[in-house]
Amino acid sequence: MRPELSEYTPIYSGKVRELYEVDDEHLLLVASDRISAYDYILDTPIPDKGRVLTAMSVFFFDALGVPNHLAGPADDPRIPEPVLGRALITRRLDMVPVECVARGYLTGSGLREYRANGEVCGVPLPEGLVDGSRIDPPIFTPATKAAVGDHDENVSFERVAADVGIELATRLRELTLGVYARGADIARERGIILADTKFEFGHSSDGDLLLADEVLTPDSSRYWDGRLYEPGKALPSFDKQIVRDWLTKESGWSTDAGTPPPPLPDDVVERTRARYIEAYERISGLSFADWPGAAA
Ligand SMILES: N#Cc1c(N)ncnc1-c1cnn(CCN2CCOCC2)c1
Repeated sequence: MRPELSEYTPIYSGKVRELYEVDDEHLLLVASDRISAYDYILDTPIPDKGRVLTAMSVFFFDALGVPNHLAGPADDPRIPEPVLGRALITRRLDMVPVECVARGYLTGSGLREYRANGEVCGVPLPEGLVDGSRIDPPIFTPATKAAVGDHDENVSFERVAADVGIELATRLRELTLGVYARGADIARERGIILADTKFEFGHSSDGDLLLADEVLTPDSSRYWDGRLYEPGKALPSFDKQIVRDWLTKESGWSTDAGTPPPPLPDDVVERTRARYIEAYERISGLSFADWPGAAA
């Protein structure tokens, strides 16, 4: 008999995920079906998004072979039925207050910084780069965690070293770039580009530094279709472009409307659900039909 979710104490609620306390040493990390676009949480959920992204995290935690916070399998008996398949039991860590970002391609906030001063997080880049240019070798571009709803602030490695010490900052950079490289290789072998990603780390009660949060999901990363990649072209997000295009080209809404986006039509929801499942099955080589939990 699985416990009720109400037996666990909620300790954090983000835009699309929640965290509950299971006991002194363990947490329940729950991924919702909510989707964000243009800094809004949309009214319309994407069925099974939470289960797919949880499956991707578990695949990568297993594939990467990096010590991490997972403390049980996807069907752990401590996981309540309503969130089975989109929740994981994790070890409770002392989190390092740094968003550890790796970039292998220049876009988003990194591109804006580069265009302003030729560098990203204090890392100088060659002249002449454009949206989507490869950054080789990939760079560590950390950020400070923002309050819910705010944007993270890109900071330099030196600032991280000042905040957490040079030894831990160096270790965070090393782990971030190493895990990104491995994840990018796995994705590239399946025709998918991992442009950038964000990791979080924490210390266990034994003092070990562990990879935490979600890893290499479409919510923590930018994934592009390798077949469409061309530097200098605005690169469609593998998972969110269907939603973005409908919102800005068909719904009548616009990003400067000052109003929340409208609900999504069924076909946009279903095509987006299919894209998440396609990303998981292509990258993992596994069938989503085999993943625990009830299809939404
Ligand atoms: N993972 C993890 C974790 C852990 N294993 N131990 C202690 N605290 C955390 C934790 C607390 N907050 N965050 C920020 C990211 N959140 C993740 C959940 O969803 C909301 C955002 C991570």
